Amino acid sequence: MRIDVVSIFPEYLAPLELSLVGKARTAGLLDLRVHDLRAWTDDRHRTVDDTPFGGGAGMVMRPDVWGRALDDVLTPDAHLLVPSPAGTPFTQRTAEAWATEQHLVVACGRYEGIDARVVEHYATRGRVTEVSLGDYVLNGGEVAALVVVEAVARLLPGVVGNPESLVEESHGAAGLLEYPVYTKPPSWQGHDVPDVLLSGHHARIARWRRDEALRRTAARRPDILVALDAVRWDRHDLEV
Ligand SMILES: COc1cc(COC(=O)c2cn[nH]c2)cc(-c2cccnc2)c1
Repeated sequence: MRIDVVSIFPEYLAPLELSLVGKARTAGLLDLRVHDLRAWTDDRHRTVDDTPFGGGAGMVMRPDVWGRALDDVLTPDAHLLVPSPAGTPFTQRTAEAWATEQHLVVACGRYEGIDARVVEHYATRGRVTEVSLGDYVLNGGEVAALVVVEAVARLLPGVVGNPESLVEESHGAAGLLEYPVYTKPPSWQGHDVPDVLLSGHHARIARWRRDEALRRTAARRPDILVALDAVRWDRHDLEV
């Protein structure tokens, strides 16, 4: 998979060189390219923004600069992603879908955003998704790009050591939150590991873990439970 990220702060994406994503890159599983949007400016001040039509505070990123950059970076099968507070929510399901793509291009907006005609134009030529990482406003799309790249890259076959660990995690296949995890020592600061986990009784352990996942999901994310109509659970299982 190839991922291109275009930003006026390319150094923001440097952490992707490290650890997991770094490993995926050296293993040849991920071709990650970071670009400075200013490389496509046409003036000596390397201007990427201008005042908003209709007035209002702040500045808007110019369509012409983005157009030259995306014309160079996009390929016919690329999926253009624009992190934005106005985007559709990014979930584990989104990450799974995007992990099967050949080419992702992430356009990192700054200021008040990117001229709307950029999304409009490239939507006539390929897939474009304005994606939200959460209901808050960041100063730019770079932090969101880091999240999307990590969430997708870790799903690429061969990137995570033990693929099994991808199945049980939060928002995993069952869609529930992850159960609590423990390691040595068996007692710490007066807190003991639940006995069932020391029992070696795998069926009981599996049951306890599912109950804990259900309990946590009901307590913290009832919205997920409502959505998971496929989950067959009895209320008495959850003395919530
Ligand atoms: C592309 O247009 C954008 C992008 C971003 C950066 O992304 C996020 O903030 C984000 C992504 N998921 N959740 C939040 C921010 C603005 C923006 C800034 C100030 C006022 N209004 C809008 C605009």
